[in-house]
Amino acid sequence: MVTAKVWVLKKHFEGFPKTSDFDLKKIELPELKDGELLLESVFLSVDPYMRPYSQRDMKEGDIMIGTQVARILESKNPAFTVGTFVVASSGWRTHFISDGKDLQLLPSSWPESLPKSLALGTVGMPGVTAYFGLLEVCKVKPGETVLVNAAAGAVGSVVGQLAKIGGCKVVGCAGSDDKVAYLKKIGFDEAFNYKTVTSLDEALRKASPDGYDCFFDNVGGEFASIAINQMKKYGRIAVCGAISQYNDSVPQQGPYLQVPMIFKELRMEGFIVTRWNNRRKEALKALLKWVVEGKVKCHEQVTEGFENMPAAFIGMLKGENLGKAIVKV
Ligand SMILES: NC(=O)C1=CN([C@@H]2O[C@H](COP(=O)(O)OP(=O)(O)OC[C@H]3O[C@@H](n4cnc5c(N)ncnc54)[C@H](OP(=O)(O)O)[C@@H]3O)[C@@H](O)[C@H]2O)C=CC1
Ligand SMILES: CCCCC/C=C\CC(=O)/C=C/C=C/C=C/[C@@H](O)CCCC(=O)O
Repeated sequence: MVTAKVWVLKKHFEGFPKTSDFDLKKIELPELKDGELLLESVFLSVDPYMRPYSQRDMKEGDIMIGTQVARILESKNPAFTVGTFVVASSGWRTHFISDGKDLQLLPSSWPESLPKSLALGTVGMPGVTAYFGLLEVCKVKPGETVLVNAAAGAVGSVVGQLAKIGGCKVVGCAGSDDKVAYLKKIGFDEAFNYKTVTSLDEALRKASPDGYDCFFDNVGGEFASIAINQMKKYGRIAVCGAISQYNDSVPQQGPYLQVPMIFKELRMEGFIVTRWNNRRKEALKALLKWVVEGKVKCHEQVTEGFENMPAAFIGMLKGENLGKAIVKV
């Protein structure tokens, strides 16, 4: 019998999650039935969506939702061999049983030398989010100017690099000077620390005096309200996330956006990456190629130890991560 360790949501979050909102439990896993697989998590992802989704989709006592790169330890399923690595959405667990239907094999062209943890970041859901958000929502064109916030994160850093590959000028903002230096290192044309500039409005105007064609919004809130006033005519806004609001006990009531939307004839569209699940392989193939070619740089914020998952999650929400936040079991 294998004992799995799991993190459960002990208490729904009030404001920022606290480590006391989680409980570490042990579960004895049953013997495999025909067609089943036993897997161990090798890397686990901590993502912002877990904050609002836990409120919407989870009950207290549920195992935290989430995804992992896992290794097959035992197989009674002829389609999967022991030792194979897969991406699963089994939540915050060290071990779990699957019938294989919910598992995604890594692309066959995955180089042995490439960290498999990237399947949770640049060559995984965040990277796919950047890919389709930019191509299908922003519909970015060469020569345009793209603005992205949370730019040093899992999604934002890919957005900026894909926009550069697409021949755009890219402006990014992040919450530390180290992150700003990283953005310039990976090719952003302009980058600033939104926490230290005296005026967001001035910083945005200085970075692109003519304004922005596309705004890839990961943050929402006040930043978005200011940025919208610097959009060019016919600009497009991809509403990817609103992390500035996820931890609000009382929802912020922002200013009204209708006047700039009308006068600038803007298009603003919210999206969830699962919209393009049928084209996921297309995005992963392109992202993997760009990473292997060195055109897309990756950075991971690795927290060691399953017991540190809550701390890694809270740290990411507080901006302590540069690049994709993951936990190495
Ligand atoms: N629509 C979709 O399908 C998807 C949406 N998303 C969304 O994209 C966004 C980025 O996700 P992801 O790349 O995984 O996360 P990141 O790796 O970017 O980590 C979150 C980052 O958000 C920034 N942040 C946190 N709080 C605030 C705040 N109050 N104001 C401004 N910035 C803040 C921090 O960076 P900093 O130092 O810059 O403050 C932090 O590092 C999130 O909003 C997420 O919900 C992600 C995946 C799919
Ligand atoms: C304050 C309201 C916030 C609404 C927007 C919330 C989140 C946006 C976002 O981050 C969406 C992310 C979607 C991620 C989808 C991931 C799937 O590929 C896997 C999901 C895993 C699971 O469901 O367990």
